[in-house]
Amino acid sequence: MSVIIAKSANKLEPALRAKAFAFLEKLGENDALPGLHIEPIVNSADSRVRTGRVDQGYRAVLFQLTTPTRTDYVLHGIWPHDDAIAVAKKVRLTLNPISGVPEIIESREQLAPVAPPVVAPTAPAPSADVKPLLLGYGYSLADLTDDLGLDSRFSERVLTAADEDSLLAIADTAPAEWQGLAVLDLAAGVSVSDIKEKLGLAAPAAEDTESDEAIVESLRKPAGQLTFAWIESNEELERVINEGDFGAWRVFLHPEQRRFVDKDYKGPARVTGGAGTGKTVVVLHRARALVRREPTPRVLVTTYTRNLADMLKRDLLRLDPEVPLVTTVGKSGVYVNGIDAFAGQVVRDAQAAIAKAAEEVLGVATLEVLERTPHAAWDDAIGIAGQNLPENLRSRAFFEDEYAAVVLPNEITSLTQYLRVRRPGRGVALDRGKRTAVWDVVAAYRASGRAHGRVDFAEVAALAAKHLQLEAEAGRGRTFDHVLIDEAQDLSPSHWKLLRACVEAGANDLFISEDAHQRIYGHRITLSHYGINVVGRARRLTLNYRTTAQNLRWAMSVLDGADYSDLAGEEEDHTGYRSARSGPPVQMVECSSQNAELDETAKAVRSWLDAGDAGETLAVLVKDRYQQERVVSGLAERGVKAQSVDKAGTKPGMPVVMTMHRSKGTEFGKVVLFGVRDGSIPAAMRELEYDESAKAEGHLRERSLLYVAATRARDLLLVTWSGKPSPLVKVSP
Ligand SMILES: Nc1ncnc2c1ncn2[C@@H]1O[C@H](COP(=O)(O)OP(=O)(O)OP(=O)(O)O)[C@@H](O)[C@H]1O
Repeated sequence: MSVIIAKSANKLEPALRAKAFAFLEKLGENDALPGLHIEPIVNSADSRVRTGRVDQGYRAVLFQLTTPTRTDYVLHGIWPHDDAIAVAKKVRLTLNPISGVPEIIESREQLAPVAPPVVAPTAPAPSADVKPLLLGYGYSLADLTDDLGLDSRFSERVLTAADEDSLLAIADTAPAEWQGLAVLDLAAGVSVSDIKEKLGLAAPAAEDTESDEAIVESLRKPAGQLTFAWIESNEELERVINEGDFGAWRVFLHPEQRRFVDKDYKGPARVTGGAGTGKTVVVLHRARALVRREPTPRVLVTTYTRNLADMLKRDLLRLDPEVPLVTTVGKSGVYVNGIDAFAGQVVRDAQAAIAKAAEEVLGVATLEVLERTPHAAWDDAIGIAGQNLPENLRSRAFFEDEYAAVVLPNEITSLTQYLRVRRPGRGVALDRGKRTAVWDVVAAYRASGRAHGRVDFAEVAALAAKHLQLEAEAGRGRTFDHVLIDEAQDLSPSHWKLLRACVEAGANDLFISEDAHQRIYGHRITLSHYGINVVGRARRLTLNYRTTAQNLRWAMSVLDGADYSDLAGEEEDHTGYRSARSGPPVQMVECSSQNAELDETAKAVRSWLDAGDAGETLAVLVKDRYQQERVVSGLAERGVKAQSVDKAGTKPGMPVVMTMHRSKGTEFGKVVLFGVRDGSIPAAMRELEYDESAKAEGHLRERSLLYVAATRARDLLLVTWSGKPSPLVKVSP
């Protein structure tokens, strides 16, 4: 006997949760157990309806599904006794005859009369010659009802919506979640056939639609699992009940997300999508699904920073506390680590064998690979050996980039090699003379590294990649069976070489999650240059689960007019993303001075705290560490105690102040973007002046940074600045 929980049932009062759990646990064992009182209702619209006794005052409303071999129950919800009886009389669990989606709907007679058209308060009244949105796109009622299977009264209302905001409000009243999502897709210009494909809609075999078997089957399909969760264990049941909507990502996946979870790919596969579309959720579900295969495989889950990796680890355990986590590279189970920490681990584990890799990558068979070179070492090397460099190349940023993008991935250890190497994608052209001058500095940098017994992070990644490649060539196998990468847009060439080397090329080898618009560290690179070919195995997620439509629109306007390309080298456009949630407009607050900006920020944060928001759900995001400290102390002076979050995680209790970089991968209820002024974002970036294309890329990263920061807000976004606003934001709509 299985219990299936409808999404509508996961919003239980905290006081009721323990009782609900006890009731459902028993029901899962045996529906005849005394005390459960599973009973049919006289004159109910659906003969499958049952009520069950949760406690003296509360009843569960369930649907009993009987197939030849078993009986299963769908929980619709729990209500006080009389309400539960009223609900039980009118609800029906049916299979939509056109879309094949299981739905719980109220029987026709009980439905409210057609509501008047909802028009957003800010929207201008539609003039007589402006057609409502979907009519304007050429859709008719029949397209919605007969082709997609949407409820007819709902469709009538949908066709009255004048603009996106009113459509969003109507979609929110959809009789079933999939219907609301389909309407949002229509409004975003997705065709009916594409919507069917995205949501996995397909008409059931005609004679079948009323049978319990057909409903059970539909509940197992991706479109069914969007709002119905098959509970596999009591632990899972407890989590679903206790976390309500917060835990929704763990059980109710969009069909577009679900298709990534269990699918077998012939080679590297990729999920792309804007901020908040659930890419990380997909990575976590897929990692869990892979590690549950027999025998337990070795799975690597990695991302750009250690902080992000810590969050992945935490959420993987939230998804499933039974997931076998390991801390040793190459052991069965899931190893979660930041990419540089992983590289460091490989290098440490290699012990004496690293000398061979070092000889090939650095030209010296050194074993001194455990200490890290400080960034300033490039400045020293330029000072010592850069006398022949043209002025524009006397730049640490140039050398860091050239070293990571050209020298290390090509395993260049001599001037002769460097004079010959191709440098595709590097903007700054170098003739023979310049290359020689550059190599003098690289050689000095390496000599200094050897003298101090240090290597830098880029070198560690290159060493680890080479070591694993040599091990594989020597027949000693690979360290992982499956590799999953989150925030992949930020990784460097050596990182990709490392990832390619740690898993055998083949089925389900690499799974890559990326959003080119969120590249805030790395450079544009093309995966195929590193032996990773994802052609035909990439798909985009488009529904934003995190942010309101208002915040999302604002965040996307930051990207307007900029060109991005993804890891497959394809142009990434930011159209077509949508949110199913509506909220207040983004607040733009111009201030006369930084003190006034601090006043406004303190005022806003205090009002949110006074309104009952938990401190840790509020964040002030700033450009740099200096400003971070300034804001923390400025808020404290104004009586608002905030926590400054850097390397360590966020603690419950106080509002958070962190840099926009650090905010990557996080989310908050309400967010202040502080100091969004001209000169700060985008920063002046003098260090990138060595080349126009480097500067353009740096500019793009600044845009992405603002986009990342803006998309951290679930419900409310407030943007402040003093002086001139950042040129990246539109101040008036
Ligand atoms: N199917 C789902 N049901 C409910 N909530 C979901 C679902 N998928 C994702 N979410 C929620 O949406 C938010 C964003 O998800 P996630 O972090 O996976 O997105 P992302 O695409 O990785 O975002 P970013 O690129 O900004 O880091 C999270 O709060 C997550 O719990």
